[in-house]
Amino acid sequence: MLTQEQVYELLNPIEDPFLHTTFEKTGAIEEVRIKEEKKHVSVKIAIAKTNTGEQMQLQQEIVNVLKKAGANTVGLRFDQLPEEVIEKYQPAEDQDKAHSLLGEGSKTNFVAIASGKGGVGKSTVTVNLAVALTRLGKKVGIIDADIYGFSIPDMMGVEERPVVRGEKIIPVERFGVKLVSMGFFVEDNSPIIWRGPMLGKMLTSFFKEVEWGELDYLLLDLPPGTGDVALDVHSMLPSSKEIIVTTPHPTAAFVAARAGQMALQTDHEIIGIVENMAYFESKVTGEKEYVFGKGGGKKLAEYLKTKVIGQLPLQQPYDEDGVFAPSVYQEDHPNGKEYRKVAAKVIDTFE
Ligand SMILES: Nc1ncnc2c1ncn2[C@@H]1O[C@H](COP(=O)(O)OP(=O)(O)OP(=O)(O)O)[C@@H](O)[C@H]1O
Repeated sequence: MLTQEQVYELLNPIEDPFLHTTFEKTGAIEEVRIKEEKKHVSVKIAIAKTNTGEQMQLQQEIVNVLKKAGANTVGLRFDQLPEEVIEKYQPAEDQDKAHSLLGEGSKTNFVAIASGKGGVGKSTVTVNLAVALTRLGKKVGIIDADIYGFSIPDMMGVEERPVVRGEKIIPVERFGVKLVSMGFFVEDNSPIIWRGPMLGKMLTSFFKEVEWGELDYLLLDLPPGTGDVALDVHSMLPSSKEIIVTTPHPTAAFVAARAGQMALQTDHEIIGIVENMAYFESKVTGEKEYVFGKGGGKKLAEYLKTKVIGQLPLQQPYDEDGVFAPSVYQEDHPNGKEYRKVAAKVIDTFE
C-alpha cells in the first residue's frame, strides 16, 4: 500500500491550474492520511481558485494518479491557497494590465521609446527599429502615443485610416509593421486638449480595441519628457523595457537622463541608448564631423548604467537630386544596417 512519502512524490509534480506552478512549490498538499486496511487515501489540496471547472479536472487527475498507484478509494478536499502564495506565483501576464488587455496568453514584448525632449528623432528611431525587427522575422506593431506630435503615419507614408470591423480597429499595415496612431483619430491634424484620465483611456483602447493579432513586439512611441502618458505607460506596462533616444549634445543627454530616471524608478529595464544625429559624414572627405557635440550618449549610458546600442548620423533630408529622402531606410543603407544591429540587440534582451 502507498506510504505518505509516496503520495507526496506522486502529487508534488502536479501543477496548480491557475498558477502553472507545481504543488511542491506552492505547498499545495496540506494533509495526507492513509487507511491501510481499506486502501483509502485522503488528501487536502490548496489551489489558487476553488469551485471551478479546472478544479473538477484536477480532481479527476489526482484520483487517477492515486488509484493507479494502488489506492482503492480516494478522499479529496480542496482549500484556498494563501494570498501571498498566489501573488508570488501569479503568471506575469496576469500582473500586467496591458498583457491582459491584449488577450489571454499574449506573449508580446513591449518596448517603449522615450526621449527627454522633442525633435531628437524618437519617432524616426521607432519606425526604423520596427522595420528592422520585421526584417529579422518578427511580428511588430507600433502604438504612436506621442499625442503632441504624432508623426509616424507621415513618416511611414500612411494616408489611409484604419478600418473598424465590428468592435475592433484594424491597424494600418506598412513595411510589414502594424500601426495605430493618435493621428488617425484627429480631424485635420487639429490639436486636442488632453486631460489626464483621457490619456489613460486612450492607451487602454489602443490595447483592447485594436486587432493586433499575435505580435512578438509592440513598440510604443512615447511623448517626449516625463509627462502623464509616459507615467501611464510605466504603470500599465510593468514588463516593458525601454530605449532612450538622445542627440550627442551634453545638454540633450542631461534632459534625457530624467526620462531614464523615471524608467528606473518604475523598474523598467533600459535596453540601451540610441544616439541620433551623432555625427555628420562628409561626402567629400568621408570625415566625421561632430556638429552636435560628442559623447552625450556615452555619458548618459554611464549615468543610467546601460549601453549605447546605436549611433545614427545626421542625414541630409534631401538627396543630391533634391528628392526628399525617405524616413525608412533600406536594408542595405548604412543606417538600415545600424538599425538592424539595434534590432538584434533588442531581441537579445528578450530571448
Ligand atoms: N539622423 C537624422 N538626421 C537628420 N534629420 C533627422 C534625423 N533623425 C530625425 N530627423 C528629423 O528630425 C525631425 C524630428 O524627428 P522625429 O519626429 O523622429 O523626432 P521626435 O523626437 O519623435 O520628435 P517629436 O517628439 O517632436 O515628434 C524629423 O523631421 C526627422 O525627419
